Amino acid sequence: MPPGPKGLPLLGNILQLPTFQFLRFTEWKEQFGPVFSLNLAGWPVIVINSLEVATDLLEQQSSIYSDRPRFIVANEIMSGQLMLPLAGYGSLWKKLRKASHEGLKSQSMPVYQRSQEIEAAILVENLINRPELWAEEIKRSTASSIKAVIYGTPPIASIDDPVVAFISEMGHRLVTATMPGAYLVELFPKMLYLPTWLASWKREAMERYEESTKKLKGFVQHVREHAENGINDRPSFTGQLCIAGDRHQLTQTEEAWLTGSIFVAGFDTSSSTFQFFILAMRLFPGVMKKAQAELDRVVGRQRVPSVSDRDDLPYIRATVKELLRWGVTLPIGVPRRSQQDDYYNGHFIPKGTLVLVNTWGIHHDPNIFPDPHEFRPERFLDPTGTIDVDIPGTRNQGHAAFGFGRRLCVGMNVAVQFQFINIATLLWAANIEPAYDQDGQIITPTNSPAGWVDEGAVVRPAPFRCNIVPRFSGAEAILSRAREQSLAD
Ligand code: HEM
Repeated sequence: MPPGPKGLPLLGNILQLPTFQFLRFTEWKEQFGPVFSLNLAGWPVIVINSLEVATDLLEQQSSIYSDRPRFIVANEIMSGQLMLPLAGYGSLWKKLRKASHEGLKSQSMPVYQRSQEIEAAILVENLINRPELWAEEIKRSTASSIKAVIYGTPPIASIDDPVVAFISEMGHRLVTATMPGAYLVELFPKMLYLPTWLASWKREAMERYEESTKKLKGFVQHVREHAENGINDRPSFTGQLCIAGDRHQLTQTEEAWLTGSIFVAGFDTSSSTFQFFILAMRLFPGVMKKAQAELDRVVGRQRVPSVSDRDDLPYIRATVKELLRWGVTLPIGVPRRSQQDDYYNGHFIPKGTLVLVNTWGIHHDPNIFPDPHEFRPERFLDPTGTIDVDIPGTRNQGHAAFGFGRRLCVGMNVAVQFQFINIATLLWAANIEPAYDQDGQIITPTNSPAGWVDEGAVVRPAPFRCNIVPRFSGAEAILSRAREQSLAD
């Protein structure tokens, strides 16, 4: 196998991995090169640290590297193999992926534009009114926006909205179940055949599946009934699934889980990324000023920005790219598992190897992104101010935040449009300014791991105090007029 750090007998490298594994991986990259191997108590692992290796394996050899680890409890029992990001690579995954792609591809984005614009206006009004609650407000707004994209529902008032509470709880339960050591059966798969009266963990996981299926089916049924009764919901992913009818050949259970999968996959990633944006603006106020100059030039101060301004706002688009590079919410992406023996550059990669991509390390490689800790949208612009993303291995994105190959994030268009309109609306209306402590000293947040929160799959910046103040008189009135007008429409 590729070279790697020496571990202990039996345990291998397990005890050498800290909470933020990507930091250790980045150190090891210096020692062992762009792909190294680990041994986690007998389980072979390779860690990819370069765009070139990621492209060679995950894109060029995608028939070998598109599977996920098994996750017996989270995938096979708790979600009946229907949670798209966890699902094994096979015909069921292909069917679900195809149906999700139809509703989330770039040509479908105009469907969600109005919802995302209204949600952005409400978000910014709330941030101005309650800046001390910015982290919570971003969670509420993201949940509201994703829920609207999926089910076409009106804006939600609180994160305690029952659908959101259920979906977040389900997501956290599944992520917790994928953590190493969460269930013994992951180490001893034969335990799966124990009868439920002997294995309470199995009974509980099966009950969770039944309960989740019932709830998710209820959400889809609600959309279908509205459509049949002529009630005009906002256009949505589920609405389109209902229109497609039998074309995707999905059962009602598969349809229900597909909508839940997309909600779970989109919520924490998008909210954490936008939280990183607030941090970036506090640390790099020069970027905020340049973005605002572009907004003043293109949009003016008489109307709020729209998704339709996209082509004329290259600096904002470059800011979205830089945010996805700098604020890596999934620092080691979502793991893969190799499906057959393979050789790479003279090294053996056995079937069943766990494959991790150190996305954080790639995004902070100074050979690709000079001064990688700086937040600098200009790195994605040529001297004329036009977007330039000539970075091989990034599929013209300029970064690898959405992964690689056949398992590339299927929601990336929704994610980018969401970040774009939120950034444009917030910087159009307001400045993100420092808050002061009791001694009158500026509170300066940090972008070091000491200031991040680890939530299992995603990483977020820890909340810090800042002020969010209108940039010109009339901004708030225009925002609320835009919101009311859109809601009335
Ligand atoms: C900034 C926000 C987001 C980031 C950084 C992100 C990142 C990722 C990554 C790294 C993967 C795994 C890719 C791989 O294995 O190579 C993934 C998968 C996925 N994402 Fe996203 N994502 C984001 C937002 C969204 C949104 C908004 C949605 C839905 C609307 C979504 C839906 C999904 C789904 C369903 C998968 C599983 C795809 C599969 O396994 O086939 N994501 N995402």
